[in-house]
Amino acid sequence: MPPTTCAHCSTNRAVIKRPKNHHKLCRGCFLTVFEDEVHHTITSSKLFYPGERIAVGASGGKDSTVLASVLKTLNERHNYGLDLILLSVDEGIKGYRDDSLETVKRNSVQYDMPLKIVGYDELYGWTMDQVVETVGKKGNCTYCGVFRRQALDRGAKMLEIKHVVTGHNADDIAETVMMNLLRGDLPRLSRSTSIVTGDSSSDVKRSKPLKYAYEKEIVLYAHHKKLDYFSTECIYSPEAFRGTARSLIKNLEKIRPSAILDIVRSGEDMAQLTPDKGKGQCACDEGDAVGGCGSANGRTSGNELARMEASLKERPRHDSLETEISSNGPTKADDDVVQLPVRNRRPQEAAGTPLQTLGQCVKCGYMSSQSMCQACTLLETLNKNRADITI
Ligand SMILES: Nc1ncnc2c1ncn2[C@@H]1O[C@H](COP(=O)(O)OP(=O)(O)OP(=O)(O)O)[C@@H](O)[C@H]1O
Repeated sequence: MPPTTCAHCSTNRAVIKRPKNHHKLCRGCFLTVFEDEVHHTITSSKLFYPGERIAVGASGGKDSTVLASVLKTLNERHNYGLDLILLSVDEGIKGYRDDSLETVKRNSVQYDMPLKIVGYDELYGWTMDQVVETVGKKGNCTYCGVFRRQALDRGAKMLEIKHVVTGHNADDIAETVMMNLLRGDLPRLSRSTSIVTGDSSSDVKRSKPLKYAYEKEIVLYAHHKKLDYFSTECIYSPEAFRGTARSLIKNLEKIRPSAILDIVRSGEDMAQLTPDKGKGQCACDEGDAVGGCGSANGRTSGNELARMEASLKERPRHDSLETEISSNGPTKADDDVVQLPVRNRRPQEAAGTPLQTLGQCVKCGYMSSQSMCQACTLLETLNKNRADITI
């Protein structure tokens, strides 16, 4: 059979079948199309302004590595005028984060971007290794997720930066939508679909430029661009519920490849049905599950992605028509939106009052809807446990 030519340039040999829509593309066209789509997300959401200083939440993993690389490319290509800085949080997990931070340090040199690292140790007096030693593996993701959100915020403030971008991708968002749908938590579901999070009481906003990028395409991009990234999963326990949502979506994706984008779009449409239209006053909630890192080892459910990465490494570059997935394009709900019954409405919400009023944590001064922020509440429990153990 003659080699397939690229559907885009009709010249080069196609080496990639896009997971999103089955288009067969050559390496160069795939990289350009991927970058163009991120550029479209950025410009259509008016994510940045010229001269803006941006902290890229950099974990050394594929998503944030691709994010940093694509932002660098687009910044130069389209003259965004951004000042890009890598911001890493060292959770204090030996054999995992220390290794991935080495990758970020290399990325900092490769992309010529300054790097700032903030540690749980210095911020909270606890490393995640110590947290797990104290509370065990079960539920440790809650501590980590709460601490990380705040750590990124604090790191940005140290750098006097008001905008942090993270590598959350379409799969992450679809999982979060699904989890909140299964929980019946419409307000959180709607917040999870926003490309920008944060609120008026914090001067650090968050955004997700890879919101519409499929995880598999991110892996393909990293592979074909030969990016240096760290691919080991966190050594601590996965968020079981996210893993379940992930498996569900992966199974749906097999029979309906557009499922990931469909779920994201449906989440966006549902957000319009909530009183705050997805712009709730809750910066403590990235739309991820309460706590948790947003990725979990759901990734290993079925080990699909790990297999894909392994096979990409093994196979020669020209032989990577890997993923049998097609897309019918996202479906759009009717414009005539009907008010859906919202389950489990909270009393304040039913009374039409705002869900949360943000103030400052009495202990650390970080924004909080309670008198004490989530991180300090968790730290109180940890410190009490430490005292009990010492006694
Ligand atoms: N330790 C960290 N330091 C800085 N940013 C982080 C850190 N951990 C996560 N992030 C940010 O949050 C995003 C989502 O994190 P998550 O834990 O879901 O990892 P992930 O989906 O495996 O992403 P990645 O492949 O970038 O590690 C990351 O892409 C990154 O931007």
